[in-house]
Amino acid sequence: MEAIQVVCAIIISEGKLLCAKRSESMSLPGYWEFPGGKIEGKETEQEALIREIKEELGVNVIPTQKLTSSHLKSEKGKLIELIPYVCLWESGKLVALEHEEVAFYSFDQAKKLNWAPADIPIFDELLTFFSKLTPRL
Ligand SMILES: Nc1nc2c([nH]c(=O)n2[C@H]2C[C@H](O)[C@@H](COP(=O)(O)OP(=O)(O)OP(=O)(O)O)O2)c(=O)[nH]1
Repeated sequence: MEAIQVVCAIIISEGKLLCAKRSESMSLPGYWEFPGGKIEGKETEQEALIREIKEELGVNVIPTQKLTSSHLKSEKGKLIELIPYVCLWESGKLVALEHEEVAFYSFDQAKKLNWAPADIPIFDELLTFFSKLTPRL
């Protein structure tokens, strides 16, 4: 079975990570995730991510480094590949247009959130990478 491809954005500002809580009208309500969505038609991964982040957060981003994809089975039993990209913030003001809540959290705060299962390996990879970048004084 071919997996449905979902792209998601890792956005970091001043050492804090952008976290989004899925709303009651979405699948997986109440779980925290990296914002994004399904690739449509002939879009590239980057084009889909730019479109989704504009739709969901009102922000223009530039996808840069791709991280390791995570795989899951959706509630309807479909296979999903969740593809993360570290993104730069190009322009726009953050508004939660679809999520219940969108906020920047420190990695310590973000660790305590109830992440969607597929996001946990992505969060862990990010944490390992980020801790190497942060000097321990
Ligand atoms: N966007 C996103 N989806 C995730 C994450 N983690 C996770 O399990 N998912 C799942 C939830 C959904 O089953 C699927 C993505 O659906 P979505 O509802 O965000 O995508 P979309 O906006 O294109 O959806 P739609 O228009 O078809 O309803 O992937 C994540 O971090 N970001």
